[in-house]
Amino acid sequence: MANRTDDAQAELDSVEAELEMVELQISELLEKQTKLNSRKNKLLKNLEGACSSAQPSGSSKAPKQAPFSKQDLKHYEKSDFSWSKEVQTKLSSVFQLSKFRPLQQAAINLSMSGKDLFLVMPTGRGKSLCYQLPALCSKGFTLVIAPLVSLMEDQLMSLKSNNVSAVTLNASSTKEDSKQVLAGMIDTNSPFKLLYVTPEKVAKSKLLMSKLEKAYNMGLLARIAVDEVHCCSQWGHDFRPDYKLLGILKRQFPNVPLVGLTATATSNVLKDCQKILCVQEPITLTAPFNRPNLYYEVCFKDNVDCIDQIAALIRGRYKNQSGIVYVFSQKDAEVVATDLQKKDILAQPYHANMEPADKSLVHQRWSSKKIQVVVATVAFGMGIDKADVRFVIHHTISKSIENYYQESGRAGRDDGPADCIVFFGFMDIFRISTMVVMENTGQQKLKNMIAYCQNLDRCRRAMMAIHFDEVWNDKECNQMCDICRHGNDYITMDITQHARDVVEVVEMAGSMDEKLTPLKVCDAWMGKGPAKRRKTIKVTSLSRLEVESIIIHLLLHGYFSEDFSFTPYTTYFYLKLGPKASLLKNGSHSITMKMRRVVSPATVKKVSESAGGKSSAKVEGKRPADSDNKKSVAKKVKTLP
Ligand SMILES: Nc1ncnc2c1ncn2[C@H]1C[C@H](O)[C@@H](COP(=O)(O)OP(=O)(O)OP(=O)(O)O)O1
Ligand SMILES: [Mg+2]
Ligand SMILES: [Zn+2]
Repeated sequence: MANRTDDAQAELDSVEAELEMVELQISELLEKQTKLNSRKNKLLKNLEGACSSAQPSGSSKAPKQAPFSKQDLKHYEKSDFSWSKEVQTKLSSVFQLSKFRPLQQAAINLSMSGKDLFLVMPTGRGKSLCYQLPALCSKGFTLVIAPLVSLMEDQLMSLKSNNVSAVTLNASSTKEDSKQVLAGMIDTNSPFKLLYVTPEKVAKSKLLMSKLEKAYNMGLLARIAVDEVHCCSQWGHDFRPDYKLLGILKRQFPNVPLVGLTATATSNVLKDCQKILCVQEPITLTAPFNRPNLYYEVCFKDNVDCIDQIAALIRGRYKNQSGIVYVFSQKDAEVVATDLQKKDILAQPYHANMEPADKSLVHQRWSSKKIQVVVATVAFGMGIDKADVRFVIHHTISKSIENYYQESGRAGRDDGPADCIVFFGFMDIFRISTMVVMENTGQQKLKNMIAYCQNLDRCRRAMMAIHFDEVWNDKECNQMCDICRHGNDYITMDITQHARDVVEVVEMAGSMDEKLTPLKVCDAWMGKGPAKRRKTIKVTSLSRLEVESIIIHLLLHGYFSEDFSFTPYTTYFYLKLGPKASLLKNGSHSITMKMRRVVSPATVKKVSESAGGKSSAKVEGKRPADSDNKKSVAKKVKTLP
């Protein structure tokens, strides 16, 4: 009797375990179905509106607003408005430009007609002109809200070089400067045409609001431009709480046309911005996201010789060319800049914790080519506009694809070829993960960025297109990403048993009440942990790189998940079993992943020295090319087991 009960109990346990697994699989499939359905709907809607390269509002991307047809767009692309002659003259005489880029003319005409407008245009395509030119053709001044002081300075510098009178009010303005600016706002002779302020200034300075009120009543507040408008929404990246308070502008000055500008906003983010800014029925103009002259590449980061690789690129492929190296932290900015200086590279750091005067100096020295490289944190990001930036190297991955698109978008703004290279390092993932731990969708956004880097078979542009809800034909990449250029240099590997083994490592630690950081998991699995663990662990013979790739894959796909632990000084990242880990107990469950073929860094081919050119970025095995490397030998590819 007892035996029969035991048998029944055992069978019940096994059935329950199996049921649990089935439920997990169902929820996994349902999740996949929801994602696919949403993607399908987006693609269908995009296909409807994809007839023209520009997508006027009224397409699926626009927030609710007055219908704006292609006919309307055509109308606003004309040059027979009462202001057209002046606009055309100033385009060439002030900005020294011969013709408009796509959507600029329509945006300017819409803004001059007094319409509220959201302009979504790729990085570096000339959004600024769409409010700067109307500012010069209107009475009074245009108020520009910009999120970063560096961005304002960049714009002021370039406006000054064109003899356009523009001023700023920000935390580092002197009392005397502020007084002059505030007086100028209500001067009918309008001593300046553009006034740049931070959102904090609008939110906090009663003096500024009262002067704006006066200027409005005098008919001198011509237009409001909200640059990097996605900062309004906490669903966008780089959310800035003070942007949320900017609704006051449209409430107080309802008759002043507002233009919101961004390179990276999904339809939902735009809807949110519309609500926050209290704009009733904006027209949205959206240009395709693609920057055809940028070459995208991802390299494995080897912490030991990453600096050597970056230095070799800068001294070789990018000799005498301007660029940016993005780093994770202020400390990294200092350290990497010093390391590059030691290798005879004219590099200087830029980060938020520097004195404003020092920041300006670095910016100016870089703009005037006195230094070659700025080693920067994200403080040197949005909007920075130097025409001939030939490379943007990420020493550490960005925290999201939006951020990466923005930061890499500093390159090639003159339409010339430029390279955007990310060094993808295992440990960096967890540094960023703990940094974004408080952000709403921080982990998911980071995972999208990791997936972009881990990807081995899809055009990098396609991955961005999917992210920005655009329909994309991979052929349009024109071999301007490492995947399209070098083909499929990977093998597909069944990693089910490896996954079981490494999951067991984490499970075993858990049973000993021990938490493991990803680094410790790698070490333990490779037999480098404490002796008591080594005895029980099935030590792997995979290489470090393979071990790391598998752990990342398992984290991205829910077999592992993050387990944060907070101390007053720091946040720790531990690995714990994810919702899918139990699937591995099922004998029929299998996992495959694409794995790079490994090439030793010493075997990279010699590369030519021009950025972006077809021959320039030949990097075998996705390793960064070292054009200083005199020992270049024939490629030796080792295929993984
Ligand atoms: N019609 C044009 N013809 C040639 N160059 C142009 C034209 N309009 C703008 N530019 C140049 C000027 C700038 O150096 C460069 C980038 O313009 P900018 O307004 O700073 O880009 P953006 O604001 O769209 O990019 P971001 O999103 O990175 O801020 O393009
Ligand atoms: Mg800009
Ligand atoms: Zn591609």
